[in-house]
Amino acid sequence: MTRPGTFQILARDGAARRGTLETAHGTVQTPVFMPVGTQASVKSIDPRDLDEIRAQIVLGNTYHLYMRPGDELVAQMGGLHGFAAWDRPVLTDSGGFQVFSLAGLREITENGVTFRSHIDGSSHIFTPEKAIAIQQNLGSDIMMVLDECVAYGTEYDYTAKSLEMTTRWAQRCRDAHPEGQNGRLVFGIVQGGFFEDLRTRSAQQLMEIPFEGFAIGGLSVGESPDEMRQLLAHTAPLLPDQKPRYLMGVGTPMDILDGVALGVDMFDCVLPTRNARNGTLFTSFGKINIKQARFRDDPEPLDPECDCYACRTFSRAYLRHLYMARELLSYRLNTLHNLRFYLRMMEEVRDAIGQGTFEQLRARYRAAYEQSES
Ligand SMILES: CCNc1nc2cc3[nH]c(NC)nc3cc2c(=O)[nH]1
Ligand SMILES: [Zn+2]
Repeated sequence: MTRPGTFQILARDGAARRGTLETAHGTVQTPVFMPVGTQASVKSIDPRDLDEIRAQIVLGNTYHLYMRPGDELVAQMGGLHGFAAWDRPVLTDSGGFQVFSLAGLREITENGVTFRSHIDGSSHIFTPEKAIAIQQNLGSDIMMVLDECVAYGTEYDYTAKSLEMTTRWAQRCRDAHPEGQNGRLVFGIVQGGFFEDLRTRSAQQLMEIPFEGFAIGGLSVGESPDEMRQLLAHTAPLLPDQKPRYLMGVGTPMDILDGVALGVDMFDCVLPTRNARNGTLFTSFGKINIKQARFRDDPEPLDPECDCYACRTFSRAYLRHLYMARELLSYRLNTLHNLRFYLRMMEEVRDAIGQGTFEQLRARYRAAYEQSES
């Protein structure tokens, strides 16, 4: 087996790269989209479904699993792989972002972030060392450092101080899990808010530390699509060409294609799974909502170009009925479809980069998605 952490670039098309990332649980073809499985499950679908839609790697949330059922229990049950019967790669976040967005009463000190559980109000602290120890217990293949994701609009001085602390925390995370230890990888996270000079400073400091990959954090936090793209265009090229680049929490189909065009290799987003549960479905002809009356007696498959179980087996009329009746099967079929849409798009992306036709692919999706971006 090729050493975990090895990242090979197989083809380029402009700044877009097609590659492979080796992990302790197998090879990941990039660019890749990672379905989010917050509480050790990708909501409403099981590992067989994930196999069928050809998911390569899933994301777990450290904060949630630490809170419930507890990382020690997950470790006892064989880590996420044994517990959730998923035998392919897992990436876990460090809990930082969730603490800032979910937990109450938190305080940030040099040592780490203290907070109260959103479940029972008990108080906890995530230090960089603790964040890594939890991810080790979860059996994560790719661990994320503990960082501070500053809120959109945070002013310059605070952002500058925060990124320095994030760098110190990143070093402590690497020290807690040295390079190559049991085949698991650690990624740094670039911060610096929406200030290009601070992004440069954060990237330069983090690249001094031997991470196997680098994430761009602090985006998709309420900024406009243009602000995100501008910041991304500045930051992505700063990162090491020979290491994977991961854009956290992104995004819509167009955000992902624009990220690939700027040299990003890895993406995660709750959009396909969350939208599935409110009836918003991604198709090759744009976004639709299945509850619309026009689908009431529509015998056609949701998306004729989609190869998923829902599109092969049922009509739009049936999918609409399930949704209107709040049948649990609606969640499952809509989720299968939306994730398959994202994963199939990434398969097309990888092929297009290999053939030098990525820009044509991006234009095709833009034609279907520009106007439906409501
Ligand atoms: C690993 C935890 N750290 C960490 N997670 C994140 C998750 C995000 N999710 C989104 N939009 C949905 N932006 C994010 C930024 C960060 C970020 O800057 N840091
Ligand atoms: Zn489908």
